[in-house]
Amino acid sequence: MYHLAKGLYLYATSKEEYSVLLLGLDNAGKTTFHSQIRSLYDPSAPAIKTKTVPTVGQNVSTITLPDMYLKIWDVGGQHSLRKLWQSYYTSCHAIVFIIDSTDIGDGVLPSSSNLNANVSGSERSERLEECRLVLEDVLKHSETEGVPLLVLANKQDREDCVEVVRIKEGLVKKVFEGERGGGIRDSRVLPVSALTGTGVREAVEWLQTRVRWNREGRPPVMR
Ligand SMILES: Nc1nc2c(ncn2[C@@H]2O[C@H](COP(=O)(O)OP(=O)(O)OP(=O)(O)O)[C@@H](O)[C@H]2O)c(=O)[nH]1
Ligand SMILES: [Mg+2]
Repeated sequence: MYHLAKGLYLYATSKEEYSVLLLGLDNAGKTTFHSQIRSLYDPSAPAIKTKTVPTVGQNVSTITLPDMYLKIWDVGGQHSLRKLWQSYYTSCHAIVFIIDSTDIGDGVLPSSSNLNANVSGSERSERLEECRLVLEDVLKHSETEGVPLLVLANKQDREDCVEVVRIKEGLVKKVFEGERGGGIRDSRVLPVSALTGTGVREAVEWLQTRVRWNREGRPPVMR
């Protein structure tokens, strides 16, 4: 009887917790996005900083939503740190891939048949190419298969940004065309400014619905 009562109590008081992994090249805005989420959903969180330092290791925080906890994992995007990302893949429920929309040239990759052609960096942005390779690498890991993917075209507050439609058509769609089983992955591309907060709530809301939809594939942790 005690165990039944305890079980019922735990069931009634516990909430689902989902982990969200923030990925993207160095300087993309992951830590700023993370801080912005905290300041929007946690009244006691410190104000968002305009100056950040490159992340070495990880920043983790849990935000409390009415129906779930979202645990946000912000990891370093510098080249030498990217090999650490894979250790987070099995336990994450969603991936947010953040792109600096001001650091990808014109944002348009050549057509898929020419993706691997030997085109020099001056003809297409090296950072755009780096972004493609890194995103492809994330998607090709079997541990990320089926995990909802949100791509954020960040820094949309800046005048020199590439607009989201261009990033969607010119980069993300082309990466997906080449991805194994890309068609069955739940994904979305959204414009945001992590700095000003524009689009950040919409991003969190998308994540909330998608981790729920995928709860059979990746069950939450009960807390
Ligand atoms: N204008 C503008 N600047 C931004 C935005 N998001 C981030 N930044 C700036 O971009 C720089 C890098 O931001 P971070 O959040 O540290 O980038 P990161 O992806 O965490 O970088 P790593 O930790 O090195 O992987 C900082 O100077 C931020 O203020 C944005 O939406 N708009
Ligand atoms: Mg960082």
